[in-house]
Amino acid sequence: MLWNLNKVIISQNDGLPVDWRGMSPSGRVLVEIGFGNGEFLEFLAGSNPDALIVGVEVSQWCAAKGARRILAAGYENARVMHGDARFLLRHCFAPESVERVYMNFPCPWPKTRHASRRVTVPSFADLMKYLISPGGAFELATDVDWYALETAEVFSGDPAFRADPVAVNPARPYVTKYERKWKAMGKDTWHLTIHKDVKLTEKPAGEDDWPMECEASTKKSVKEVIDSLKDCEGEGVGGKGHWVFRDAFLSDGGVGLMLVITADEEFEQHFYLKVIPNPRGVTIKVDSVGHPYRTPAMRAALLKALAAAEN
Ligand SMILES: C[S@@+](CC[C@H](N)C(=O)[O-])C[C@H]1O[C@@H](n2cnc3c(N)ncnc32)[C@H](O)[C@@H]1O
Repeated sequence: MLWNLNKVIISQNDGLPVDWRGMSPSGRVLVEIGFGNGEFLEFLAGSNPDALIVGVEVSQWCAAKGARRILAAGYENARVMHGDARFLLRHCFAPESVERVYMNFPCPWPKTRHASRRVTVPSFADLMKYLISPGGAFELATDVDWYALETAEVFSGDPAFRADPVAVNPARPYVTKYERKWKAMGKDTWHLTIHKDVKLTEKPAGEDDWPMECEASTKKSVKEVIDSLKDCEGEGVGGKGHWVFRDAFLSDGGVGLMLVITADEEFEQHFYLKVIPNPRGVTIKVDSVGHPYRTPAMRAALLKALAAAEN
């Protein structure tokens, strides 16, 4: 969900990804991941009046707080998105459209079972490669030395990136709430800038082109299709994520509705698949009311429904 402060601009896949450069006075776009109380976002908006600043925050409370802060400051060049940056940055941004991505004091997720949430995982470097324009950069500030070093190492494994040496306690144009608390305890902070100098040569493999509906030639009735799917579950495309079919309903008009729950890493979605009769069989469609993103688990659920109708 995206707010232009208190107004919803985007709430579904239609028109995605957005090219934010068209909304920026100069075409420059800056992104902050996990803006917390929004003060750095406000600083970016004030110090870059020619750029569009987009903040992505997974906590609804923080997203609302950040939006209120920007609104109170009167900045027109900032937008706030509520959701998981790992998905929103991939689905809601055009490739190579962001000049700089800032991440201040992310949780380092020290437990092994949470390792996939770290920015040190290769999929995060891939995401930055997709998002950042040639000549752009990713900036990380952290209170954990190994986190900065590990991030530098992972990005350095990809020739698209060049990492500056990790800096300890450098002078910064703005110090965030988290950083102030940390410094007040007399502790150090680590800062890393990763540059992306090259342009992507291939269109990034992604989910944008996946259709949200398909047609099956079948002699099965809608009821037979939905009955055969109830409680089925499986892996997402490429073994990524998981999906499960739950309740099924048949409307008076003969349209089947299946509740689908998907989990891509820890990103959960609930939405309906519609099974609609047509003269050749059935059309299976992702119902837009749930506004699901195209993810590997969503795609696999749709393909499973198609296969069930055809077999
Ligand atoms: C420790 S706080 C730091 C807040 C702020 N950047 C600062 O320096 O004061 C980390 C923030 O990242 C947000 N966050 C964590 N995971 C996220 C994700 N996957 N996408 C977007 N925001 C996330 C949290 O909700 C939280 O507000």
